[in-house]
Amino acid sequence: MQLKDSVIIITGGGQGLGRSMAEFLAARGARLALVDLDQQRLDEAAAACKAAGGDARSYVCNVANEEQVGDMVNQVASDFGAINGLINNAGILRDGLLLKSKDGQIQKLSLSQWQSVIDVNLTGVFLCTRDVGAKMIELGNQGLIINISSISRAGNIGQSNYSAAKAGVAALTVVWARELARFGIRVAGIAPGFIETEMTASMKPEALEKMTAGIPLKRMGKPDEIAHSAAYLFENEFYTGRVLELDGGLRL
Ligand SMILES: NC(=O)C1=CN([C@@H]2O[C@H](COP(=O)(O)OP(=O)(O)OC[C@H]3O[C@@H](n4cnc5c(N)ncnc54)[C@H](O)[C@@H]3O)[C@@H](O)[C@H]2O)C=CC1
Ligand SMILES: CC(C)c1ccc(C(=O)O)c(O)c1O
Repeated sequence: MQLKDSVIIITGGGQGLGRSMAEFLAARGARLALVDLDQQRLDEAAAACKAAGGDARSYVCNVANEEQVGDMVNQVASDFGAINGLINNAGILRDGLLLKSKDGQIQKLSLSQWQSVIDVNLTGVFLCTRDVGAKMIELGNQGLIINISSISRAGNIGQSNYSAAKAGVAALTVVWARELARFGIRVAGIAPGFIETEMTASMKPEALEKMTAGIPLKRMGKPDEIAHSAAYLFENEFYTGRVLELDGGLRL
């Protein structure tokens, strides 16, 4: 699949890895539909994509809201006339131990802390894939859906909610690749390890050093390295149903 003129929806496209992937794909001539919660961030990201050489439009939409996702997909189809790809990238962290003991009292991970992450990182991926997939079939468009999982899918301490969602997303990549192949839609995953983002940039140098010491390559990944993998997945038409691990060799 060639990136030039392909219409690709990127959720969480307003900042971080989503924005990096958007700019990278825009530089290769893709037409981006950027989805996020905040209009101003989206506008800045869309302007950066245009400056990089691609077309881009922005859509305010909560991926965990069924009605908003349906409306967004209809609007993208009407604005661009086609949909060739989706990157399920929007995600949140609400870390916490399942149980902890403080001053003789047991504190439990709250249901809202659990549910908020499942809603965005798992249900959001389901809703976007279902509705984008349906629209692609309706329009007769073929293409690729990429799910952003995480190295945490293997089970990371303090991340019951996040690990469960990211493991779910990895499993769904296999399920949907098998189900959607008959429509000419491939489904792939990327499981990043620690990547240089604003969050890691704000960490204390000692904490950063400790974290990178455990990575065989002794450094974090760069957002462009994730974007490069996304471009590869679009272009390699034999890739489906697998999750690409991009973690510098780290195992949690
Ligand atoms: N940064 C890292 O080191 C790693 C990131 N990941 C995954 O990569 C993806 C992107 O992560 P980052 O760029 O670091 O995060 P980020 O927090 O910088 O960006 C996430 C974006 O998603 C948007 N978003 C959150 N909830 C949303 C919702 N309900 N509807 C629409 N948009 C929503 C946010 O507004 C934000 O713009 C996430 O799925 C994350 O789990 C995975 C492994 C490592
Ligand atoms: C624990 C993993 C590597 C991790 C770290 C940081 C973020 C983030 O800032 O969003 C993640 O999403 C992760 O999966």
